[in-house]
Amino acid sequence: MESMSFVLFGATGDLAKRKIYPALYNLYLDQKMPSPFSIIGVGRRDWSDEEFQASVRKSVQTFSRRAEMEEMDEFVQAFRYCAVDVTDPEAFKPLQSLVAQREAELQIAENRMFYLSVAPEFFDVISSSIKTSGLGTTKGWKRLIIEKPFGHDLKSAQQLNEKLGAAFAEEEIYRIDHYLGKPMVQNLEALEFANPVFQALWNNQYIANVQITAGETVGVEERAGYYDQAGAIRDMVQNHLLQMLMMTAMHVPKRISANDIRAQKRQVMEAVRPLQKEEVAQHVVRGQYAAGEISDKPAVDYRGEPGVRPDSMTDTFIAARVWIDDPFWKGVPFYIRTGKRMKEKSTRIVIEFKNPLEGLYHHHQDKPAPNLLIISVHPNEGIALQVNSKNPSNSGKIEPVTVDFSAGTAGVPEAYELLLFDALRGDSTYFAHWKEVELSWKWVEPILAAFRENLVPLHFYPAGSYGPDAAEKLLTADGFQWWLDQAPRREPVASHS
Ligand SMILES: NC(=O)C1=CN([C@@H]2O[C@H](COP(=O)(O)OP(=O)(O)OC[C@H]3O[C@@H](n4cnc5c(N)ncnc54)[C@H](OP(=O)(O)O)[C@@H]3O)[C@@H](O)[C@H]2O)C=CC1
Ligand SMILES: O=C1O[C@H](COP(=O)(O)O)[C@@H](O)[C@H](O)[C@H]1O
Repeated sequence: MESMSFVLFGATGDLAKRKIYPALYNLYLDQKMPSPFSIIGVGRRDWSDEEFQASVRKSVQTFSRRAEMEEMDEFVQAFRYCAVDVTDPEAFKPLQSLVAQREAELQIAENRMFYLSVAPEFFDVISSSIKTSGLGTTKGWKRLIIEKPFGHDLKSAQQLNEKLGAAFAEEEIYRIDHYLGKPMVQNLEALEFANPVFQALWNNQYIANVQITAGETVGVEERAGYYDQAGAIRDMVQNHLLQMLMMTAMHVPKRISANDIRAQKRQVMEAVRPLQKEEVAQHVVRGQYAAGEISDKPAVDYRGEPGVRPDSMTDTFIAARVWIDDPFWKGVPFYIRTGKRMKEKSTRIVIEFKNPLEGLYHHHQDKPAPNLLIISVHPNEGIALQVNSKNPSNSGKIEPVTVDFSAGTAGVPEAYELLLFDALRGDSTYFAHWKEVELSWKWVEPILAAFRENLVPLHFYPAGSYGPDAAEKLLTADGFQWWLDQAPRREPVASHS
């Protein structure tokens, strides 16, 4: 890997501590970092290099998935700190000098990675000062990694993109959607394209419906200021759920390359049927958590959370029926669902297959259950296939059994590790392309309008439940049901780890 400088804006912040430094350290242990490399942390506070290095060390000790600390002294040597108020373009001069000085000291090529782990209102001032200060004028390459949220609606996303575009080309921008860094989401591509058996079935002839769920047990926590303005629709649906939908529904690319895979994802999003705001209520369920219980402990209602408006209409739960108008998916509903304060923390994709021979067993009491392919994304990672089989110890009754391929989580890299490694080597496959982001906002816009104008009822659901009943009805109206983690199952008939 080419040598480079890594300039981290927001180096004193929460995300840097919890995710970025542990990810860099784990990459370092795996010898996946460039050599030599220089990391320059940027924040407002007046830290020395030693204070910064001590903070990096502490973050890794606290949050790294691996306990080995022998290489820590060497690792932190690469870190330097520069106090910069990013709203002051003049303040970028010392930063520019420090980056150049470290490049000269370490004989690093002028390859520069800029990571914006700061609040979104700083994205455009930073990118513009990177340009005007000369930091972005290099003899090597430059790249920009940017955190979410990418805009608050279509217009603000477009405006932001235009501003970033003045300093960075699209292929230089790496928009993080951490769901794209989850190993099982990345695995969808292999599951669909490296398995002819699934590839043959991956269409409307065999698939009855697809269900994508990202349920959380946590509430709004300390983020009411942001969340009460965003809601689940902006926080989870516009980005993570639609990204999982694109990854699940994409068609075979010509090649496995960033351009081809992203082109396929874009095609899916282009084919997603737009909603008119008047019809949103037929396809989208909006919910908010009421008081309830999570793991036998009482949980307050959303409106009672610190910082939330007492009459807030913000959605903490969304379920939606999505149609993809292309020949492969015509007639197959994709159901997406996300919520806070739900019964279980579980992100999964369930593919329910059709059963054209169901009638064969009409004389049996035990009507066969549908075949399900269950892709568990988080916290369990694995693939399970539910099939029907006669149970010899139960008078030959036909019962669903699950063939379980659980990956286990030991040793599995974290999303940030995978994404940072890809960005370091210039692979943008699992970063959101601007077109995907823009198309997602376009699909979400009428939903935002319908919520604003109160055209969609707000259903309250008890904390610790699976969401409002209306979300069940969305599927029962089509003759389906949500498949829970506790789908009917007997003991696994095969497993590997
Ligand atoms: N935390 C998380 O889990 C997640 C965060 N994100 C996104 O990541 C980004 C960062 O979030 P997070 O780390 O939580 O935020 P924090 O509030 O914890 O940190 C903000 C950082 O920005 C710096 N900063 C603020 N103002 C300025 C300024 N004027 N000039 C220079 N630096 C400044 C702060 O420096 P100082 O403290 O020295 O003033 C600090 O390093 C946000 O876009 C957020 O939406 C996305 C997903 C998850
Ligand atoms: O981006 C976000 O994601 C988290 C959920 O992420 P996960 O990896 O734990 O599934 C969510 O809690 C947060 O509100 C949202 O901003």
